[in-house]
Amino acid sequence: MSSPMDSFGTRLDAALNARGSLCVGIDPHPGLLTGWGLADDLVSLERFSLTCAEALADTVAVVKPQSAFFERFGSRGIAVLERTIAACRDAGALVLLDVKRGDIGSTMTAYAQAYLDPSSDLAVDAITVSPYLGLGSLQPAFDVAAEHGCGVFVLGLTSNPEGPEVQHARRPDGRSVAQSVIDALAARNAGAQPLGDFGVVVGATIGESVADLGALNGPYLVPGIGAQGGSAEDVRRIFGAGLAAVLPSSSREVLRHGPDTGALRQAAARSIDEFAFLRR
Ligand SMILES: O=C(O)c1cc(=O)[nH]c(=O)n1[C@@H]1O[C@H](COP(=O)(O)O)[C@@H](O)[C@H]1O
Repeated sequence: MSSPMDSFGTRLDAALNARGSLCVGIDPHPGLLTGWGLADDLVSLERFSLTCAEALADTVAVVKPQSAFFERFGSRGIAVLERTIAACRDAGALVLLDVKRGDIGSTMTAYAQAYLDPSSDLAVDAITVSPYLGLGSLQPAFDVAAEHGCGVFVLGLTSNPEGPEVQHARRPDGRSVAQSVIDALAARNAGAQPLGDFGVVVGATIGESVADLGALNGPYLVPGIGAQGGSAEDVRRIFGAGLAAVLPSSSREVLRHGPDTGALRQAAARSIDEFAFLRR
């Protein structure tokens, strides 16, 4: 068992061992609200999100609320996000907040405090960040995360078709931008046992990887499963069976089974089974 004082890498490794390799995104999409027979309003946002927390947070290793769908409703939406985070953490899931932040260092410090300092109402276990102001600009997030036993996932090879124009670009030293992100985080994770705190996002839809994924010693978050066309076979092909720190992430593919909590649980359980090969 891990303890709250452990590093994020240690806590994630323990959660993957105990619960299997799956992250479920809580994305209260207008289309999903409609599919659940709900209106596109604040009350429905809360019902949807707390139903997800109730159905999933005591069984899946990681839940990933998508901040944008809460921010859409302003401050009251953020309050729902805070309650959703609390419900998920109380039920034992690690919470990875998908906020994709990235800014100059001094501003990044404030973002890191908002999401990674335990005194914040929005405190979570990890966040997603964007490296396109330069990876070094994210240093405050790495520092605040390490101080509080949290993790940071940096965009590497994203699942959307527009990503390659930036992420495949070659630097003067010949490496792709994505490879330089992976290498910089591998250096920060070096020597960490069982796993470093700093992860990279690699979509299941990228086709052939243009980067060497082997040396990260940290977690890979792999969105794009299901609704965006990625599959367990893609994950196997991109990472090989040996990479134990791969965290497949699925939102609509699981959430479309709601609002029935039993059906949501079953959908998550099927995905966990499908990805069982990752931890063998
Ligand atoms: O960081 C992410 O989670 C992310 C990165 C990426 O490359 N692609 C991607 O789809 N995501 C997020 O993962 C979720 C995917 O949702 P589904 O396509 O419904 O599974 C959304 O919240 C996206 O914002």
